[in-house]
Amino acid sequence: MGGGGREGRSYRSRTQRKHFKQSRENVWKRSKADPSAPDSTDNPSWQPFATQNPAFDEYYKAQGIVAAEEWERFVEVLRKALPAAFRINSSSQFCSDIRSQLENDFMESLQAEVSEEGEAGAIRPLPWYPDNLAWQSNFSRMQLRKNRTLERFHEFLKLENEIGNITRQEAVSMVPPLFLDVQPDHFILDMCAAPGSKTFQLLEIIHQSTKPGSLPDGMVVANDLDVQRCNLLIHQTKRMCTANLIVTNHEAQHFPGCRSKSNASDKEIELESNISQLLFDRVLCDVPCSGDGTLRKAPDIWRKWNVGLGNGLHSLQVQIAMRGMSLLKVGGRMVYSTCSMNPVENEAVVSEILRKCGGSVELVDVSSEIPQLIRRPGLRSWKIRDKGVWLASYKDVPKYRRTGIIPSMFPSGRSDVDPTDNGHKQENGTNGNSEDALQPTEDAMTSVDDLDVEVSDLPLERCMRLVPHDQNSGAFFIAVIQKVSLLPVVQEKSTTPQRNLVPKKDDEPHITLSNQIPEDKNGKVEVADGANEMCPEGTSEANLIDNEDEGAALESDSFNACENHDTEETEVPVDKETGSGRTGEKRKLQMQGKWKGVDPVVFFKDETIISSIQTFYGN
Ligand SMILES: C[S@@+](CC[C@H](N)C(=O)[O-])C[C@H]1O[C@@H](n2cnc3c(N)ncnc32)[C@H](O)[C@@H]1O
Repeated sequence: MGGGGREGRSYRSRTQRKHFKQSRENVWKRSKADPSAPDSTDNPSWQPFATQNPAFDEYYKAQGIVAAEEWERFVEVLRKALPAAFRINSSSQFCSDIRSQLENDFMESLQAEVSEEGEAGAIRPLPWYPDNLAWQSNFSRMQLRKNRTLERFHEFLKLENEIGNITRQEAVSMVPPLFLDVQPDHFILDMCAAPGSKTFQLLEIIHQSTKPGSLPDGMVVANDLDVQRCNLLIHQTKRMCTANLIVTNHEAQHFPGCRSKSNASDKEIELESNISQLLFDRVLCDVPCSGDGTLRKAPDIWRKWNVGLGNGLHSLQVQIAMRGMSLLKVGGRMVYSTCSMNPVENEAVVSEILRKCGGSVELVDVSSEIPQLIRRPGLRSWKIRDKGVWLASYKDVPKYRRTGIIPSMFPSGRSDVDPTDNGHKQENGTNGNSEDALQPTEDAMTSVDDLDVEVSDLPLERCMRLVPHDQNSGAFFIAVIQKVSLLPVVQEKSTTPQRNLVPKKDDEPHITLSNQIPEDKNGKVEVADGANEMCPEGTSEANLIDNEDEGAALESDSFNACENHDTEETEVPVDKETGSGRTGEKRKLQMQGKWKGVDPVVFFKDETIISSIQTFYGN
């Protein structure tokens, strides 16, 4: 047939391979000077991404997240485009058909068409994911989009993704839900859930063994602060056709206590007759982070990365994780995860949770779980960098920086400062706001090798860090924490907005979530300045959603309030009907902008609809 015969086919394959190889090299890094690069002529302002950042190198070399002899290999892989990965929906009725199409059709056909001699499979199942349900290709998302040889495979991915049979998701992002040990009857809180790839994974697990026509006993509450990202979350999860999901839009650190009118079960603490407080069997705490683990997917992070990103998020991460712990049932498991490699966002946060919770939580040793997954143990030692200075412990922090750099960032978590201490020697007697105060003195410019770094006495090696060159992936950090008893009780001083509270009768024992939150002696959870700067300058757009590819595409891991740069913001009066705001205040309405086509969240007003929902779910 056309072009037929063995010779014709092999010629075509060779040509395709050559074309493919060239475009493989081109898509990621094109030189402006290269006249053959299509974009350089079409768009003279086009610049290739810079894939290096001296501050990044200096910081991570000093932290020792990989051994010195591995450094070159580590950054070499970090500079390469991330191979596309996806998961088959384990609860889909077409799950086995899709898996066999991959195993029996695409594995061979793609190998023959585009792989170089001896090159590892064009697509292959991820060895650590159960039942061959997660796959990784040798192609980046860009290659999948642009390369005609891959068209049939790309169309397959797009279609199956759209109808919910597969989910396109970065491989390492699939890991945290696996360590949650979810059972179909579990109540799960996904605290920072958008755009929802892990929520979808959790829903799959609770639906997996449900018979057609029946609903699982479990439920997922998926929360996110950003309303636009909540829209994406809804768009993503509606592919699942589930009734066992509630999407909420709160600050996770202030996630309200949920009360239900039901017979209290072991999932709940009975408050009054018929009113119980819902606690969760599992909590996923995939917090906003600086996102440098997604560098391969979002190379613009190279340019934007700076040490302030991680330092500025530490406090918020602690607060979110602590709220998660307080909402977790005794005996329950919480996974804390980030797509950042930075110890201040990772080990330091986990350490602070362990310290604040005393003996009521345990860092679980999961080294024997998912043995095929290559991981590195968590660090027990790290240092903080601030304003160009390395700091080994809190006592080294100049007074003018003590609101931004806090004790919990250091391995010991101790403050150890003399209360009469007026500040560190490099303060130069100036006040912290002057420019001079920001210049480190020679004395303060201690070389990182001379630092007397603290070593944590917590078993932080039980945390895990996934690094790119171990299994050709992005980077991720994961810690599994078990709640073994109620958290230390402190004087009740609510840090949580209490809504729809049942009136407390004075003579009855009254348990609120807030009285389980360990607080400092002033009854406050510590907040470092900058923690609420949700979008520290240069925070990544790592999570730019690949709309072009997947409609309202769905794979994004790092926090990115900066995405809102692309959306229009209009000031509108508060909506009195929904009560979202106080009279006289103005509130910013995030317009759809580039999210056009993604279903907006709509508030029901029609009583008939509301009562039919109430009838379905019960009160
Ligand atoms: C790392 S992303 C979550 C990725 C998500 N778990 C997934 O797998 O698709 C972090 C999310 O946290 C949200 N976020 C940021 N600050 C938050 C807060 N204070 N409370 C709740 N969510 C927050 C961001 O909008 C972002 O969607």
